[in-house]
Amino acid sequence: MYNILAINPGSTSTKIALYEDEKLIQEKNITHSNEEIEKYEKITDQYEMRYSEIMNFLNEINYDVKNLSAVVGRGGLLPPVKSGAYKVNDVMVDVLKNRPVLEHASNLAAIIAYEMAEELGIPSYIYDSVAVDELDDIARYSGMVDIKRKSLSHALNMRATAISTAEEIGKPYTESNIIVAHLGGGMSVSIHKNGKMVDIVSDDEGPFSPERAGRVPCKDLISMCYKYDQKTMKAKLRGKGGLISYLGTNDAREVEKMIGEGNKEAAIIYEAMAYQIAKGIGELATVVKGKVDAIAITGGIAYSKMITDWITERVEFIAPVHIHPGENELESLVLGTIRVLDGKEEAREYKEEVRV
Ligand SMILES: Nc1ncnc2c1ncn2[C@@H]1O[C@H](COP(=O)(O)OP(=O)(O)OP(=O)(O)O)[C@@H](O)[C@H]1O
Ligand SMILES: CCCC(=O)O
Repeated sequence: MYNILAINPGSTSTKIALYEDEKLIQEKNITHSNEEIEKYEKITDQYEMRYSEIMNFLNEINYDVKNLSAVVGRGGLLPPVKSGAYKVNDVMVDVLKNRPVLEHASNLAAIIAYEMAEELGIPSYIYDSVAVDELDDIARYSGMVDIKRKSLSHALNMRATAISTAEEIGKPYTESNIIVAHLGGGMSVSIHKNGKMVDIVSDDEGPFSPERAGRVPCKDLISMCYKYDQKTMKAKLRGKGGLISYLGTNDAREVEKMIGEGNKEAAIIYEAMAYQIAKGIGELATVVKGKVDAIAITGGIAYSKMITDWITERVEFIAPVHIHPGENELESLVLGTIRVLDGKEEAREYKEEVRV
């Protein structure tokens, strides 16, 4: 039997779970307030706080860490990596601490997992990192020679959802074309073509989300950069964009409450979010020339019937829509780790590629 600890640090939360093989033993979602997070200048400055939260969780449940077989964390913003598992090593930790592609809470997962695992003499892994890059070469062009498109997305939940959707339609993942929309605080939409995530529409290229602006008219954005400093501009795009900027909340349930109370502005803005998500799905259908086997909608907002109905009516002409509410990121991390420990899947050795 394997005892696995899974760690998923998010911008406003640290999610932790303890599994015995596939069975969830305990889990905790610790929420960090804005005031708490704002005290830290860099993500790595949060290390002690996040580490002790995890140790407190294990103490609270009287868990003897010596029983652990492995620790797995959500992979952070490394330069492009392949899908699946990587062993955490010194090189990966050094990149995440000193030169991550972007500052992101998930960068702490591998750092914490490695520290804990090294002390215990057990392995640590990351699985389906946000930096998974399986883009087709044709998808890498932005339209400006200075800027190359990057693959940064909610890969962990999207790949797990694509694999389970393939099972639902009775086709192997490696022989299906599936579009997955992850609808959380941030959003990513991806096309999985014969088992590879060959293109994405996410973050600043995709729909607006509860707290991100998504794709915005860039000439206006350039003008704004002369009015505000970099920190303010970044926050307008990520953290204070989307539903927050229009309606002052990043909680979709709050928005639905406003709509229920007759707020017409909230209704059109909320529907506009669904409209943009549907446009992202339509855009990705062209990647496989319309030959889409299924569309899956996942993430916290997939619990919303209002949103999934609006999206479905716009995209069901493309392919049947499957709703997978919530995200099972901790479970996906654990299942991947079990496949590695069972020898069914190999964990890659992380090496830093020197880029010129
Ligand atoms: N039952 C529900 N109906 C509507 N919206 C919901 C429901 N449950 C959760 N949400 C919304 O889902 C969003 C959060 O989704 P989720 O938990 O997947 O995101 P996250 O993990 O915080 O961020 P990310 O997915 O970017 O990592 C919030 O806006 C929340 O209000
Ligand atoms: C950075 C990749 C995942 C996300 O958009 O939050």
